[in-house]
Amino acid sequence: MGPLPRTLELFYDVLSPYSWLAFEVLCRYKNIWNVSLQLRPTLIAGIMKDSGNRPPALLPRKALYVKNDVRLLGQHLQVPIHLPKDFFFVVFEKGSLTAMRFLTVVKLEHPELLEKVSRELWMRIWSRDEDITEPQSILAAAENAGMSTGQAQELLERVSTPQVKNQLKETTEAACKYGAFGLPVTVAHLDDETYMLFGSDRMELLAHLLGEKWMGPVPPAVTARL
Ligand SMILES: N[C@@H](CCC(=O)N[C@@H](CS)C(=O)NCC(=O)O)C(=O)O
Repeated sequence: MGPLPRTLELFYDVLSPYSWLAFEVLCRYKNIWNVSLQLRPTLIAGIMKDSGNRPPALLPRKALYVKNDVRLLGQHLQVPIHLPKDFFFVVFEKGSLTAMRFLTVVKLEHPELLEKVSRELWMRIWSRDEDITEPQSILAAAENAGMSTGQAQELLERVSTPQVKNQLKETTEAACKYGAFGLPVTVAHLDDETYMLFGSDRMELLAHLLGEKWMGPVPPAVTARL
Protein backbone atom coordinates (compact mmCIF):
# COMPACT_ATOMS: atom_id res chain seq x y z
CA MET A 1 0.00 0.00 0.00
CA GLY A 2 1.34 3.44 -0.94
CA PRO A 3 1.35 6.48 1.35
CA LEU A 4 -2.03 7.91 2.35
CA PRO A 5 -3.08 10.71 0.00
CA ARG A 6 -2.97 14.20 1.42
CA THR A 7 -6.43 15.73 1.37
CA LEU A 8 -7.46 19.26 0.51
CA GLU A 9 -11.01 20.39 1.15
CA LEU A 10 -12.05 23.41 -0.90
CA PHE A 11 -15.06 25.24 0.54
CA TYR A 12 -16.53 27.51 -2.13
CA ASP A 13 -19.59 29.38 -3.32
CA VAL A 14 -20.11 30.30 -6.98
CA LEU A 15 -21.13 33.77 -5.80
CA SER A 16 -17.48 34.29 -4.83
CA PRO A 17 -15.13 35.14 -7.73
CA TYR A 18 -12.09 34.53 -5.55
CA SER A 19 -13.45 31.01 -4.99
CA TRP A 20 -13.40 30.48 -8.75
CA LEU A 21 -9.74 31.47 -8.88
CA ALA A 22 -8.80 29.06 -6.07
CA PHE A 23 -10.88 26.30 -7.65
CA GLU A 24 -9.14 26.55 -11.04
CA VAL A 25 -5.67 26.65 -9.55
CA LEU A 26 -6.36 23.66 -7.30
CA CYS A 27 -7.93 21.71 -10.17
CA ARG A 28 -4.75 22.38 -12.20
CA TYR A 29 -2.46 21.28 -9.35
CA LYS A 30 -4.32 18.31 -7.84
CA ASN A 31 -2.56 15.72 -9.98
CA ILE A 32 0.79 17.50 -9.99
CA TRP A 33 0.83 17.62 -6.18
CA ASN A 34 -0.85 14.22 -5.86
CA VAL A 35 -3.48 15.43 -3.44
CA SER A 36 -7.07 14.31 -3.08
CA LEU A 37 -9.17 17.43 -3.72
CA GLN A 38 -12.59 17.41 -2.10
CA LEU A 39 -14.90 20.06 -3.50
CA ARG A 40 -17.32 21.31 -0.84
CA PRO A 41 -20.19 23.56 -2.00
CA THR A 42 -20.84 26.06 0.79
CA LEU A 43 -23.12 29.06 1.34
CA ILE A 44 -21.10 32.25 1.74
CA ALA A 45 -24.08 34.10 3.23
CA GLY A 46 -24.16 31.53 6.04
CA ILE A 47 -20.46 32.00 6.73
CA MET A 48 -20.81 35.79 6.86
CA LYS A 49 -23.73 35.48 9.28
CA ASP A 50 -22.07 32.92 11.55
CA SER A 51 -18.75 34.78 11.74
CA GLY A 52 -20.25 38.27 12.03
CA ASN A 53 -18.27 39.33 8.93
CA ARG A 54 -19.56 41.51 6.10
CA PRO A 55 -18.87 41.10 2.39
CA PRO A 56 -15.91 43.34 1.50
CA ALA A 57 -17.83 44.97 -1.38
CA LEU A 58 -20.22 46.63 1.09
CA LEU A 59 -17.50 49.17 1.84
CA PRO A 60 -17.41 51.42 -1.28
CA ARG A 61 -13.64 51.81 -1.38
CA LYS A 62 -13.14 48.07 -0.95
CA ALA A 63 -15.74 47.39 -3.66
CA LEU A 64 -13.71 49.43 -6.13
CA TYR A 65 -10.55 47.61 -5.12
CA VAL A 66 -12.14 44.14 -5.27
CA LYS A 67 -13.56 44.73 -8.76
CA ASN A 68 -10.17 45.73 -10.07
CA ASP A 69 -8.33 43.02 -8.13
CA VAL A 70 -10.58 40.26 -9.44
CA ARG A 71 -10.24 41.52 -13.04
CA LEU A 72 -6.43 41.61 -12.83
CA LEU A 73 -6.22 38.25 -11.06
CA GLY A 74 -8.46 36.74 -13.74
CA GLN A 75 -5.94 37.83 -16.37
CA HIS A 76 -2.96 36.64 -14.37
CA LEU A 77 -4.49 33.27 -13.50
CA GLN A 78 -6.02 32.81 -16.98
CA VAL A 79 -9.56 32.55 -15.68
CA PRO A 80 -11.95 34.53 -17.92
CA ILE A 81 -13.53 36.78 -15.30
CA HIS A 82 -15.68 39.67 -16.57
CA LEU A 83 -17.63 41.46 -13.91
CA PRO A 84 -21.42 41.53 -14.23
CA LYS A 85 -22.82 44.95 -15.18
CA ASP A 86 -24.95 45.18 -12.05
CA PHE A 87 -22.48 43.75 -9.55
CA PHE A 88 -24.52 44.70 -6.48
CA PHE A 89 -27.81 43.34 -7.77
CA VAL A 90 -26.16 40.05 -8.78
CA VAL A 91 -24.25 39.58 -5.54
CA PHE A 92 -26.51 41.09 -2.90
CA GLU A 93 -30.03 40.70 -4.33
CA LYS A 94 -29.93 37.55 -6.41
CA GLY A 95 -27.44 35.51 -4.42
CA SER A 96 -26.63 31.84 -4.89
CA LEU A 97 -28.90 29.80 -2.60
CA THR A 98 -30.56 27.61 -5.27
CA ALA A 99 -27.33 27.24 -7.23
CA MET A 100 -25.45 26.06 -4.13
CA ARG A 101 -28.25 23.67 -3.21
CA PHE A 102 -28.08 22.34 -6.75
CA LEU A 103 -24.33 21.76 -6.45
CA THR A 104 -25.00 20.04 -3.13
CA VAL A 105 -27.33 17.55 -4.78
CA VAL A 106 -24.89 17.11 -7.69
CA LYS A 107 -22.22 16.20 -5.13
CA LEU A 108 -24.57 13.70 -3.51
CA GLU A 109 -25.76 12.03 -6.71
CA HIS A 110 -23.17 12.71 -9.43
CA PRO A 111 -19.93 13.72 -7.71
CA GLU A 112 -18.04 13.07 -10.94
CA LEU A 113 -19.84 16.07 -12.50
CA LEU A 114 -19.40 18.50 -9.60
CA GLU A 115 -16.26 20.14 -10.99
CA LYS A 116 -17.83 20.74 -14.39
CA VAL A 117 -21.21 21.98 -13.15
CA SER A 118 -19.50 24.35 -10.68
CA ARG A 119 -17.34 25.75 -13.48
CA GLU A 120 -20.36 26.22 -15.74
CA LEU A 121 -22.15 28.21 -13.03
CA TRP A 122 -19.09 30.42 -12.51
CA MET A 123 -18.83 30.91 -16.28
CA ARG A 124 -22.43 32.12 -16.30
CA ILE A 125 -22.25 34.57 -13.41
CA TRP A 126 -18.62 35.74 -13.49
CA SER A 127 -17.76 35.49 -17.17
CA ARG A 128 -20.88 35.96 -19.30
CA ASP A 129 -23.04 38.02 -16.92
CA GLU A 130 -25.79 35.41 -17.06
CA ASP A 131 -28.33 34.50 -14.42
CA ILE A 132 -27.75 31.56 -12.04
CA THR A 133 -30.98 31.81 -10.03
CA GLU A 134 -33.70 30.69 -12.46
CA PRO A 135 -34.39 26.97 -13.02
CA GLN A 136 -33.62 27.36 -16.75
CA SER A 137 -30.22 28.87 -15.96
CA ILE A 138 -29.26 26.06 -13.63
CA LEU A 139 -30.47 23.44 -16.09
CA ALA A 140 -28.43 25.07 -18.87
CA ALA A 141 -25.29 24.94 -16.71
CA ALA A 142 -25.90 21.28 -15.86
CA GLU A 143 -26.48 20.36 -19.50
CA ASN A 144 -23.34 22.21 -20.61
CA ALA A 145 -21.48 20.14 -18.03
CA GLY A 146 -22.68 16.94 -19.67
CA MET A 147 -25.84 16.08 -17.73
CA SER A 148 -28.95 14.97 -19.59
CA THR A 149 -32.02 17.23 -19.36
CA GLY A 150 -33.88 14.52 -17.46
CA GLN A 151 -31.07 13.99 -14.96
CA ALA A 152 -30.71 17.73 -14.38
CA GLN A 153 -34.46 18.22 -13.91
CA GLU A 154 -34.61 15.36 -11.43
CA LEU A 155 -31.83 16.92 -9.35
CA LEU A 156 -33.37 20.38 -9.56
CA GLU A 157 -36.60 19.00 -8.12
CA ARG A 158 -34.64 17.93 -5.04
CA VAL A 159 -33.08 21.30 -4.13
CA SER A 160 -35.78 22.09 -1.59
CA THR A 161 -35.78 18.73 0.16
CA PRO A 162 -34.68 18.62 3.82
CA GLN A 163 -31.81 16.29 2.86
CA VAL A 164 -30.26 18.79 0.47
CA LYS A 165 -30.94 21.86 2.62
CA ASN A 166 -29.42 20.12 5.64
CA GLN A 167 -26.39 18.95 3.70
CA LEU A 168 -25.58 22.49 2.54
CA LYS A 169 -26.09 23.73 6.10
CA GLU A 170 -23.78 21.02 7.45
CA THR A 171 -21.05 21.84 4.94
CA THR A 172 -21.33 25.55 5.79
CA GLU A 173 -21.13 24.70 9.50
CA ALA A 174 -18.09 22.53 8.85
CA ALA A 175 -16.34 25.49 7.19
CA CYS A 176 -17.29 27.67 10.18
CA LYS A 177 -15.86 25.08 12.58
CA TYR A 178 -12.55 25.32 10.74
CA GLY A 179 -12.67 29.07 11.39
CA ALA A 180 -14.03 30.38 8.08
CA PHE A 181 -15.03 34.06 7.92
CA GLY A 182 -15.25 34.22 4.12
CA LEU A 183 -14.49 32.14 1.03
CA PRO A 184 -12.61 30.43 -0.52
CA VAL A 185 -11.30 28.30 2.31
CA THR A 186 -8.85 25.49 1.70
CA VAL A 187 -8.37 23.03 4.53
CA ALA A 188 -5.23 20.96 4.14
CA HIS A 189 -5.03 17.66 6.03
CA LEU A 190 -1.37 16.71 6.07
CA ASP A 191 -0.03 13.95 8.25
CA ASP A 192 -1.04 15.00 11.77
CA GLU A 193 -1.66 18.65 11.00
CA THR A 194 -4.68 20.50 9.67
CA TYR A 195 -4.32 23.98 8.18
CA MET A 196 -7.10 26.37 7.24
CA LEU A 197 -6.14 28.85 4.54
CA PHE A 198 -8.35 31.75 3.46
CA GLY A 199 -8.23 33.12 -0.08
CA SER A 200 -7.11 32.21 -3.55
CA ASP A 201 -3.80 33.94 -2.85
CA ARG A 202 -2.49 31.33 -0.39
CA MET A 203 -1.38 28.80 -2.99
CA GLU A 204 2.33 29.42 -2.59
CA LEU A 205 1.96 28.88 1.15
CA LEU A 206 -0.05 25.73 0.48
CA ALA A 207 2.74 24.42 -1.76
CA HIS A 208 5.20 25.12 1.05
CA LEU A 209 3.05 23.21 3.58
CA LEU A 210 2.74 20.29 1.17
CA GLY A 211 6.48 20.31 0.48
CA GLU A 212 5.65 20.74 -3.20
CA LYS A 213 6.78 23.17 -5.86
CA TRP A 214 4.75 26.27 -6.72
CA MET A 215 5.10 26.87 -10.44
CA GLY A 216 2.74 29.83 -10.74
CA PRO A 217 -1.00 29.79 -11.38
CA VAL A 218 -0.70 27.99 -14.71
CA PRO A 219 1.82 25.16 -14.20
CA PRO A 220 3.72 24.13 -17.35
CA ALA A 221 2.11 20.69 -17.59
CA VAL A 222 -1.34 22.24 -17.77
CA THR A 223 -2.84 24.43 -20.45
CA ALA A 224 -5.53 26.74 -19.14
CA ARG A 225 -8.50 25.75 -21.27
CA LEU A 226 -11.18 28.18 -20.25
N1 LIG B 1 -7.29 37.98 -0.73
C1 LIG B 1 -8.29 36.98 -0.97
C2 LIG B 1 -9.65 37.65 -0.89
C3 LIG B 1 -10.81 36.68 -0.86
C4 LIG B 1 -12.12 37.40 -0.62
O1 LIG B 1 -12.15 38.63 -0.47
N2 LIG B 1 -13.21 36.64 -0.56
C5 LIG B 1 -14.48 37.24 -0.25
C6 LIG B 1 -15.60 36.53 -0.97
S1 LIG B 1 -15.45 36.68 -2.74
C7 LIG B 1 -14.69 37.12 1.25
O2 LIG B 1 -15.26 36.17 1.72
N3 LIG B 1 -14.18 38.09 1.98
C8 LIG B 1 -14.26 38.12 3.40
C9 LIG B 1 -13.22 39.05 3.96
O3 LIG B 1 -12.40 39.59 3.18
O4 LIG B 1 -13.20 39.25 5.19
C10 LIG B 1 -8.04 36.33 -2.33
O5 LIG B 1 -7.21 36.85 -3.11
O6 LIG B 1 -8.63 35.30 -2.63
